Amino acid sequence: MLGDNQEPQHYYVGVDVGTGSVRAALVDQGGVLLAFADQPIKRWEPQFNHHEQSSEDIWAACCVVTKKVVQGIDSNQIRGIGFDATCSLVVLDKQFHPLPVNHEGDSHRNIIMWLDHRAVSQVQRINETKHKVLQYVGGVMSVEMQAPKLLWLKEKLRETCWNKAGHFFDLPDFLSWKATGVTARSLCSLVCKWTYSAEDGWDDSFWKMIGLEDLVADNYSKIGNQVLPPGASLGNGLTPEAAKDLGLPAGIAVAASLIDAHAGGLGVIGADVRGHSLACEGQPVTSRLAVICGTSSCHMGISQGPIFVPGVWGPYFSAMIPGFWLNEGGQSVTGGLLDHMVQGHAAFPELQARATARCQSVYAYLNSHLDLIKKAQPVGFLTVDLHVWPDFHGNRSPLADLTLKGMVTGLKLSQDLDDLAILYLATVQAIAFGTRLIVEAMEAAGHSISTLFLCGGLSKNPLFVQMHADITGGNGKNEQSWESCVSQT
Ligand SMILES: Nc1ncnc2c1ncn2[C@@H]1O[C@H](COP(=O)(O)OP(=O)(O)O)[C@@H](O)[C@H]1O
Ligand SMILES: O=C(CO)[C@H](O)[C@H](O)COP(=O)(O)O
Repeated sequence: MLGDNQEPQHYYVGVDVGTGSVRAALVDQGGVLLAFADQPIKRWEPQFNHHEQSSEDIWAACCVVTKKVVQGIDSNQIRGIGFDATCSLVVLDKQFHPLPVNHEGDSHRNIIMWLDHRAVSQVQRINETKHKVLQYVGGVMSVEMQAPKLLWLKEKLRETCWNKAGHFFDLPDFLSWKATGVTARSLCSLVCKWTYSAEDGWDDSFWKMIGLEDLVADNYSKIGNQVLPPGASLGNGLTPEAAKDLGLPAGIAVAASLIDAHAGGLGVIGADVRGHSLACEGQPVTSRLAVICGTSSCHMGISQGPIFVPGVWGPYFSAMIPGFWLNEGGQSVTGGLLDHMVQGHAAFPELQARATARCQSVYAYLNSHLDLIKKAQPVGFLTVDLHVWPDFHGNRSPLADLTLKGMVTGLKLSQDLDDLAILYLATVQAIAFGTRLIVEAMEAAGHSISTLFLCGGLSKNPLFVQMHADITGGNGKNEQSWESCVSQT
């Protein structure tokens, strides 16, 4: 097939593994989106704060969505595929078979998900070491990173998992291995979740100090001793076996992966905003903050030199944009919290029935309901008496305190649809205030941010975007210079 400029079309497949689903997109060489497909993935919570997935289930979902987006396309014109995924921990044995990460011994469940908080005691001990690598994760390691999870496996599942394990992968690196047979890791995952330094490599003293000296003795072969920049071409490309699974030609290029938030950040932070009369036009890219908002929100800001922001992950060199340092703020549950609040409310069945009758999402229905009940007031004023503290799953940034819990004040005895809508609004506002706290911490440390670029599932919600603009715009700054741009990924 020839395009308008008569050059042969080339196609590329991007696969995005989020918390709740896998998505694939087919794009041409100009970056135009031609096809999209998604597929839900399984999730287990065998006990409170233990969250597990299956690498086989996720790979199968990657295959389903990839086959869908390339349907009807001449496979000779497909040039490459790349993966991004949540930063969950995948465990395989020495023959690359799944190993159980649970007391039940269910090897199907071989992934400890990013939001799993089982390793609380382990992360406390890691933080007590005050090792210098902790300076590069905001001063405090999160229970959501990989070192505490590895220590938990060694301490709690030594016989059934730790001793048998041959490979611990971040999920994005598992997917690129599955596609190519190459065990090289992406600099993105190792720097952001595993304490690897882009400049100095692994720090043996850290792993020895926390009791995981066996990883060092093994020359890091289980967690990665070949590291490539995101986007680098892996080995000989797609293996025949993976090609068959995915419905693609063998040998096409496969890129070293990215964590999902970093792929989103890379996708939006350099957006060409010319012609939209936005104040950020002509401003440096370092004045932009990419906010990737799905189950969680991740706040990605870049700088020319390292900036140490207490309670905000990083600074990470070249982990998202080559040559730039990255700081990553975050809120562990945002979309997940909205779903929890709305679905757990007594008026949810009524909401669902009304939304279905109008062929709307529950969020679109709630937004229109808020417009109805606000009367002459701006919608934000509906919550003068009701307030939410959103740290139901701890605070990732800037307080970096996993022990924090959520809170609602101003509840009444009524539980009708108006109450649900107002609770939903208060939750959206609380999340937006959380973003504001992160921006303030980043600015206090030296960032200068004037524009938020939102993407991910929550950016489909105009109320969520508007509240972020209103609440971060009141940050003592010239309101004219604050704006939120939305890009759907
Ligand atoms: N149409 C929509 N309107 C408003 N919010 C939505 C919509 N679709 C999804 N969401 C929100 O987005 C979240 C999921 O975002 P997504 O980017 O798909 O997550 P993940 O990458 O973590 O799987 C959900 O928790 C939900 O709150
Ligand atoms: O820790 C993260 C990135 O560093 C993400 O929060 C995690 O990967 C989950 O992402 P999502 O909310 O898009 O599913």
